Amino acid sequence: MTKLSVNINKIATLRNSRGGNMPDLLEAARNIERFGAQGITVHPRPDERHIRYADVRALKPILTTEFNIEGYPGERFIELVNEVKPAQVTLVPDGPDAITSNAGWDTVAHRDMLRDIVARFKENGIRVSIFVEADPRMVEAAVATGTDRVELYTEAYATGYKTDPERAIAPFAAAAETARECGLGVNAGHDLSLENLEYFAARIPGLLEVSIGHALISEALYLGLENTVRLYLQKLQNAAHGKR
Ligand SMILES: CC(=O)[C@@H](O)[C@H](O)COP(=O)(O)O
Ligand SMILES: NCC(=O)COP(=O)(O)O
Repeated sequence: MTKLSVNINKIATLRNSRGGNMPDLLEAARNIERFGAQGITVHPRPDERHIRYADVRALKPILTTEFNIEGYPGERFIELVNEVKPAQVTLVPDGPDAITSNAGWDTVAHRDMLRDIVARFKENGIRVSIFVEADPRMVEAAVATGTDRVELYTEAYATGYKTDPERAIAPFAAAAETARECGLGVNAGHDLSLENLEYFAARIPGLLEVSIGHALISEALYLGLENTVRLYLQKLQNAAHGKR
């Protein structure tokens, strides 16, 4: 079944807005695992405006599920990931001033650079995923980088789902099929929510992991964190059992 990795960036954003340690990021991560999530995702950015490099180091020894670190692979990020050795690193082509991730990699243009970087992570036993748009050409070209998985960038799906779900899912189903044919695992994330997750997961066979942060943490304000994590897990279970 598809694993739920909860992105805790937004918890760090709230903490940082006042200084101090409220809410406590480590306690939240432990609770999210206790509520049943199968992974924790963080996306440290160069300005450390939400997740700090120190948070990444502090999280590693306390986590019991899969730790996924996402980010642009600058030298400082590569060194951090290779020191912490998470289960997975997800490479994202964000510029340093990006408000949030807004594009997938051009795996054709950046093939050689990505291949070198992927090798540096794999030497350390870290699984690698590359963030790409739902474009079979970008998925196919990712194979030459040596990556294990691709993460499909789902913002376009989330936007399109509101008006025409069938049309919105089509390119993602095609990209996932290409990945399967190429022997790449498939993750997905960005703007997935309680509203759109089940439809997505039910139609992307072999979907290994979704990483979800913004909507999940926002919904937790209304529904509570435990209840919200469990509701997401239920959506994934429904999708696996073909309930739509
Ligand atoms: C790659 C991706 O889609 C997420 O990591 C997203 O960028 C979360 O980052 P923010 O929490 O900074 O929006
Ligand atoms: N990889 C996507 C992620 O970690 C969370 O994205 P979002 O749910 O905050 O949009």
